[in-house]
Amino acid sequence: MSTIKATQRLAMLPAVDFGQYLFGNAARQMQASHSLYNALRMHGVAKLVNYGVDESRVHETFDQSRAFFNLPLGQKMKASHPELASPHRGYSFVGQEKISGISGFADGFAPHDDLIDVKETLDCGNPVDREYPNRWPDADDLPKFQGVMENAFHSYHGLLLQVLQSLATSLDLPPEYFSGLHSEMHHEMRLLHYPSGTVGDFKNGNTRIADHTDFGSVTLLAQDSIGGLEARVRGTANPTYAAVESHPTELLVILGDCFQRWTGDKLRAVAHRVSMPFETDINDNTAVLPERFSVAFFGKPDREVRVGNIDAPHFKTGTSYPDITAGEYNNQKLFKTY
Ligand SMILES: O=C(O)CCC(=O)C(=O)O
Ligand SMILES: [Fe+2]
Repeated sequence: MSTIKATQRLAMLPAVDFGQYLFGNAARQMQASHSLYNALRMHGVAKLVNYGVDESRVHETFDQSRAFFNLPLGQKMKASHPELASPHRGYSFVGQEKISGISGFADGFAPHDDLIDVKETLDCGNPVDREYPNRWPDADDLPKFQGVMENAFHSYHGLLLQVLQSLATSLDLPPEYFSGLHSEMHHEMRLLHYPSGTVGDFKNGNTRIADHTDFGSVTLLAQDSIGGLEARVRGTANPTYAAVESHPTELLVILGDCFQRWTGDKLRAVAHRVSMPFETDINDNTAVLPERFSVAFFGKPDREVRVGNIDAPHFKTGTSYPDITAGEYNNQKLFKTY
């Protein structure tokens, strides 16, 4: 199988100044909402700047992530992922999760579940979830880690609610319509590390993360400056990918399956994957891919929330989605990956 990489950069992805929504007057809020909605409707992904989370907090999260993944495997395994995948908690080693199991899930394509994602991850959930407690590295190894991640979780939750309110307004729904469905904080925050490798390592068809759509409502994603994130371009017959570039202090908003289901395809989930940085020379098998880090906050509706089409005429003109619960939908997909 040949090496895969994006053939273009995602054009027209302007940065949305979300400070205008968070702190501006009604007119500015409307303008920011409009820009966010348009980008998401067009691409399924948008880019935010000034989104109200301190840059120092973002850097701290990346620093702690780097420190964690730099630990010897034995120390990382002290936080090892439990056998059950739902919900995700703790450390998963390279090859443990296979997103290839759900590639093409919605299109009915046969999954390539012989392929692995060349990544390792650490997942955490709501810091006060007693049913599924988080798994942290030893405080002797990384004393600040838990505090930094819990803070980040709360910051991203607060921002998620604002993004959801902005989208509800754009869809002519009451502002709290979506945020009210996320009160139990069933989100998952994931630190990702893609180890360094060469172009040759990917010639068997493995990727850093295989093509997929996210299962939840909205994912907030920060990536370092290495590159490699790619989104499926809309409206092309053969799957075509475009590089999605951002700085660590910019935040990507990625639409997940629940929005597509709720809105009957008005706002569609975007298929994406992580391959090689755009500039990589794929003909040179010895070319080195630097290691890459990212932080994903997967916004998830409360487990009992229904994720069929919203009961209003303008959400029923597209595909009709069965009215199952968010928890059931999540598990259907998740169990194919672990
Ligand atoms: O690492 C990234 O930039 C994307 C990760 C991703 O798509 C995911 O974990 O669902
Ligand atoms: Fe994703």
